[in-house]
Parts: sequence; C-alpha cells; structure tokens
Amino acid sequence: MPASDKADRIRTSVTEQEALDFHAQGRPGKLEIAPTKPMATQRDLSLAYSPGVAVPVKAIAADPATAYDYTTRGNMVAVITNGTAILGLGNLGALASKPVMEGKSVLFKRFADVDSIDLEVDTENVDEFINCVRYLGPSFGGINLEDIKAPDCFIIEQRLRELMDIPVFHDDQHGTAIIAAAGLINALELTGRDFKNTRLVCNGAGAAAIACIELIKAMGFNPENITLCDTKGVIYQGRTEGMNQWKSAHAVKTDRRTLAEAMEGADVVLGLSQKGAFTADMIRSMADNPIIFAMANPDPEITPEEVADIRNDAIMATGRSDYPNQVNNVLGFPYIFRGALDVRASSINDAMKIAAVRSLAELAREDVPDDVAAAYQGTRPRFGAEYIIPVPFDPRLISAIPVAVAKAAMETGVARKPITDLDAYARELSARRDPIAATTQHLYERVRNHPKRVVFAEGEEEQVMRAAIAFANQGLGTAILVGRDDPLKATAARAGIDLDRPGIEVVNARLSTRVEAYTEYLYSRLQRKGYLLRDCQRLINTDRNHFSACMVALGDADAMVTGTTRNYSTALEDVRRCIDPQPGHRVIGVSLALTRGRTVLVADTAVHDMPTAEELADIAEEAAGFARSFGYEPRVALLAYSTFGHPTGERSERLREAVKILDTRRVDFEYDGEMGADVALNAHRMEQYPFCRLSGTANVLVMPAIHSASISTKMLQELGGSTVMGPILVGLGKSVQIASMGAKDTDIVNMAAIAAYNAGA
Ligand SMILES: NC(=O)C1=CN([C@@H]2O[C@H](COP(=O)(O)OP(=O)(O)OC[C@H]3O[C@@H](n4cnc5c(N)ncnc54)[C@H](OP(=O)(O)O)[C@@H]3O)[C@@H](O)[C@H]2O)C=CC1
Ligand SMILES: CC(=O)C(=O)O
Ligand SMILES: [Mg+2]
Repeated sequence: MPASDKADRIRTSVTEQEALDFHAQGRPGKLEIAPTKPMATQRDLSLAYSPGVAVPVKAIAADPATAYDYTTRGNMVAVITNGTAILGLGNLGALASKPVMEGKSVLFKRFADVDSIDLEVDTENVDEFINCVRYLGPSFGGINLEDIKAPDCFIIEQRLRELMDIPVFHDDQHGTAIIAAAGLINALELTGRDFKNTRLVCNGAGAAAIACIELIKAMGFNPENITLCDTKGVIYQGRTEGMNQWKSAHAVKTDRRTLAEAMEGADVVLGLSQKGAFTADMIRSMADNPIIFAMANPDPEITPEEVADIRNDAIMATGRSDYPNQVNNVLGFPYIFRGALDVRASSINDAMKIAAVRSLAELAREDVPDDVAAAYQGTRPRFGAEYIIPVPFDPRLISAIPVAVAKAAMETGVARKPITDLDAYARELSARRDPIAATTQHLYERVRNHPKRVVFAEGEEEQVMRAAIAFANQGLGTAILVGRDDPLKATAARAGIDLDRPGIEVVNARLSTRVEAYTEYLYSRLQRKGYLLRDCQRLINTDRNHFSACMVALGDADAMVTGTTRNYSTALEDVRRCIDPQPGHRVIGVSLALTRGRTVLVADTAVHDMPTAEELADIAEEAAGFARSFGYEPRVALLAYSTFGHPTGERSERLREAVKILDTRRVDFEYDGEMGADVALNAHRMEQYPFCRLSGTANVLVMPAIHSASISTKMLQELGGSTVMGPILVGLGKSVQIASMGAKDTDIVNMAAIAAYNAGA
C-alpha cells in the first residue's frame, strides 16, 4: 500500500459524507449575519434607517474616524480570495474556495470575536483583483487575503498595502510565517540549535514559503543556510527555469540540484508544497534530531506515522489538528487582526508580526495552568517535542497575542487609537473568548484519551447509525448499535451507511448470549415490584432500553445513549428499572446554556416535577458537583420570582428553606437565594443586595420546578441565541444519557460523548 494511502486510512477523523452533511444541514454554509440593534418598533426603524441614519452619515462625512464609532467597520474583516491556491488543492477557482473562506470567517469570530465576511472575486487578472478590493476599504477595518497563488499574491498585497489605509494581510504568507517561526524557535531550542548554524530546506517557493523564509531571515536566521526548492528542484543562483524575482531573492550558491540532495544532512525542512512531497529516503538522510514541518493542507508532505516508521528522533509538525504540533495559520490571523483592530492600526508591520511570533513561542514554554490544561488532550502539555506550539483551543491565545500585536503597533507608530492600560485590555480580551468551543473540546479530548464502549440503544435508526460512526471515527471509543439484524441492515443499505468498519459493533438482543444474565438481573430488581420473570424476559428481549441499560449495569458497556424514539420520561423510567442512583446521590438533569462570554448550568431540567426544599438542596449539590467536573467553580443561585423575600409569597418558601438546609449541610460551594434570574445573572442587580453570598454572578441556576427549568432553557435556545446542551443526566450509578426525541446525529454524538466522559477516566 502506498504510504499516503496508509496515512489516509489511519487518519480519517471525518468521512466525506459527514463533511458534506455538515455544510448542507440547516441553513447551508457556515455563516449568517445577525443584527446588533433591535428593529422591533417604528422608532427603531426611524433610528436605524431613515431619518435617524442620516445623522451618523453626516458625522462620518465630517470626520471619517467616527465610522469606527457608528458602524461595524472597526470589528469587520473581509476574507478575500480568487481561489487560485486553495489550501494545497491548487487553483480550483473562486467559487470552490468559498467553504474555506467561510471557514476562515467563522474562525475569526470563534477565536477572537472579529466579525468577518468572505468575498470570492472571480478573476485571475491581478489588476482587476486589486481594483476590486481597493474600493472596498470603507467597509472594513482590515483585509485578510487568502489562498491567492504566488507570485500574484506578492504583487496584490504590496499594491493594496500602498492603496489602502487599513491592514492588508495575506494570511498564507504572514500568518503561516508567524506560526512556523514560533514553532521553529521552540524546536531549535529543544534540539540545541540556533539561527546562525542551522541548515534549513524549504520545499515550496510560493506565498507561504517565501514569507516564512523572509520572516526568519528578518529575525536573524543565517541566509546562507537556507535552501529553497520548488517543482523544478533547488533554487540556485543562475537558475532560469520557473523563476521570478521573489524566488531569485533567495537563490543560493550551491551544487545541489534536487530536493533529495538539498535535504541530505539538513537540520530543518519546511514543507509548504504538496501532499507526499517528502520521501522516506529524504527524511532518512537528514541530520540527527531533524525538525520536520510538513505543513501542506489538508494532507502533509509526509505524515507523522511515516516519519515514525523511519526514525524516532524527529520533531514533527503538520498543518492538521489531528496530530500534535499543529503549525497552522489559524493560530495567528484571528488574534493578529484582533490586536490590529483594537488599536485601529493602519497596517500590520514586521514588528507586529515578530511580536506575535515571540508571544506564541513563549506561550508554549509556559507552565500550563489547570483551566488551560483542560483545553488539551486531557493531559497537561509540557514544552517538548510533542508540544512546541499551543493548540488553537488554548484559551490564553486571545489574551496574549493581541496584546503583543497592539503593543508593537503602538511602539512603531501605526496605532491610530493607542491603548493606555494593556492589563485591562488583556482582561477584556479573555471575555471575548467563546466558551462553547473550549467546553466541548475539553470533553471530546478527554474521551479521546480514555475511549469508551458506548451502547447506542436505538441502533436501527438512521441518525443513530450516523452518530455511532461519527463517534467511532472521532476516536471516542467503540459504538455498540443495538438492533435486529434485518431492519438494521436494510436501513443502513437504504441510507448508504457502511457499518462494517472498526469501532462499530452490532448487538441483536434476541441472539445475544447475555439475555439470560440480563433477565436474571432485572428480575432480581423488579420481582417485588409486581414483575414476573416472563415480564422481565420480554423487556430484555423486546425493549432496547432495558437490554442496553442492563449491558451497562453488568459491565458489558461503559455507557449508553438513547432517547431519539421515545419521550424523555419513558426512556428515563426504562433506564431506572435497570440502574440505581449512585449511593448518596439524587438523579437530576442539568442543561448547559452556552452563550458568548458565559456558560450557565441549569438544574433540574429533567426529573423532579415540583421539588421539595430537601430535594432542591440535593439538586443544588448535584449540580454544583457536575459543574466542578466540567471545570467550573460553582456559584449556585436558587431561583424564584422573588428576591430575598420580596415580593412575599408562598411559592418562594421552598427555595428559602432549601438555602437553610444547605446551611446545615456545610457544603463546599457558594450558594444563595432565593433570587430572581436578573439578580443571579447581572452583577449590577446583584450589587443592590450587598449581603448576597455569591462572589460573582451565578453560573449554576437551580430552578424552582421543572416547568420553569424547561421553559427558560427552551426560550434561551430559541430566542436568546444560546446553545443548550442537555438535559444531561447526573447522579445515576452508571453513565446513561437521553437525547431528545428526533435528535439529529450531531446531538446524539454529543450526548454519547458526554456519556463516555461521565463514565470516567
Ligand atoms: N499550515 C499552514 O498554515 C499553511 C499551509 N499552506 C500550505 O502550503 C502549500 C503552498 O501554499 P501556497 O504557498 O499558498 O501556494 P502557492 O501556490 O503560492 O505556492 C505553491 C508552491 O509550492 C510549490 N510546489 C508545489 N508542489 C511541489 C512539489 N511537489 N515540490 C516542490 N514544490 C512544490 C510550487 O512550486 P512552483 O513555484 O514550481 O510552481 C510553489 O512554489 C499548500 O499545501 C498549503 O496548504 C499554506 C498556507 C498556510
Ligand atoms: C491553512 C491555510 O491557510 C492553507 O493551507 O492555505
Ligand atoms: Mg490558506
């Protein structure tokens, strides 16, 4: 089998169908535009549009700088391309590049809260492209050029920088160069090398490659020790074929002519070329402890597995997220623009780029605090061969890189709105971080490190099969589908799903050798609750929830997910016939409401209809424990329609009583109540109650009853723009999660991942 095929098989974290479905489901594509001002009344309309809008128009005409105050300009970046060098896929045209560009826009938002829109310009003519972009200046605070082939990209960027008074930044050049340089600095340090004596080969002489070597030369790398190669081989002084002025500037005097010759004895190789460009012999011929950055996307010049087959002394990086050491410009562009926009920089200059390099390199050397460790693969990363650069989900990036960039902009005179208090700025930046990605990433990574056997009870359902495949493909463990052979196979065939793959098992309850054991187990639990042996036999044989829950109860699986075909309470009753609460615990449902800037846990969203004071106290304890397991320090508010006795009324009594009960239990988390949701969630409202014992706004909300819990979480989701995960079952003796009826495959995978996570390390 060719090496690259082997690598494809090893690392296929998503299938092609999944990738297409992901982009097609719901609203096609990955972006939408949402208004930031209410547009509900005639007055709103008069302010937002005619006549009110005329006022900021005149203000901007009189003073253009006020456009930053009255419009989106200051936080808006255009991702612009003509699709001539899409990743490492080549020139596939403007339209085909749109998924990548939408992706870049989403990354801007997710990682650095920069608003962004993708613009695909359908021309390969350099002048036409420049002309198109130059007139867009008023709309944006910055221009991020993307995936434009060399050498056109050099001319385009240079001319646009001259023509426009906002940052114009070709991400493939400078974004890549910044990340590669940071990784290189750290890899050199780890292998005892320096910029003066290290011999480096760069394969590829396009946008990314030329920028990388220009940046490292600007930082002091010895130019004589760099050999650049392209499709024609080594770029040597005097070469005429396939040359341009940017390549010529880096041509060296050498007798080496091929990449293989260049790599012989080299200390470092940067791959910015194409899939599979490095052979085993080339890697073998490199110096001891070689540094190999195979950065072509989506498939690197050589894979880490292939390198590991050849030698074990290499520091290896790729552009992909599914290997250690991801050297990819995603670590740079969101944060670099964040810093540049925040000081209204007129350009992104070398000093700002070098500041970003140093900040990134230093971050990887720092000790990783607990909350940051959670963003990594369940284990605390330590500076070393497998960790030379932070991962994109590292929550420190947002407060480190923009500060370094903004500071450098101010020092070099390109900042038009300097920041006086950089510490305060760093704190503000942390609040921009979107917690959704970090929370789910943490969960998935921990499961990946401790894969589990999860039984998918409704295995005959198409969306459950898809979820099972996604679960297995993402390395979360083994997915066990419960179902009858014929219907299961028929559904799979109709949906074009291939279940014959690693990580998927199918179990037919009727044919299972464990039926007897499960029946006996169930009978032992239910015989004094009016069930006959044959009732239990029937439940095990015909009801997938009972069969699956018994699999988990008797240790044949670690966790279970169900719920897509039955209503929640029925599925929960099925499960509870087979599994008890954890000793000393109460079973509750916790929903996670994830909103920009904050995550709030809401309980009980699943089990207790109208909890007593005692039950409310238990719910508070369970929810606080769950919050801790997810890395949050709980601040629990017991919610009611009244706050600390006003207005008076019986309905708040249970909440007040629950607080008193918690007082007697001496629990080790912050709690208080009863209080309204506005007081719990709004610091200014809370200040009006200086005696309130919460040290900040609440992150765990205990609801007075299931109806208020359910109504409020559903409203948050439908009206408030929050992502709500759950209800997540907490307090059961074994790990079971119940998805909502009709849940989509993505929701089912999330629930399965949570079930696997709760099944423990
Ligand atoms: N990890 C990351 O963050 C990033 C990775 N990249 C990757 O770098 C690669 C190049 O992108 P970019 O610079 O934008 O594209 P360009 O089109 O600007 O440049 C491509 C360069 O690669 C050279 N090349 C192509 N195939 C080979 C080969 N087999 N051997 C040697 N050289 C080859 C071309 O040579 P010639 O000049 O002779 O045509 C050209 O110099 C892509 O794979 C891309 O995915 C790019 C940006 C960021
Ligand atoms: C990562 C990126 O921008 C590229 O490969 O083109
Ligand atoms: Mg790119």
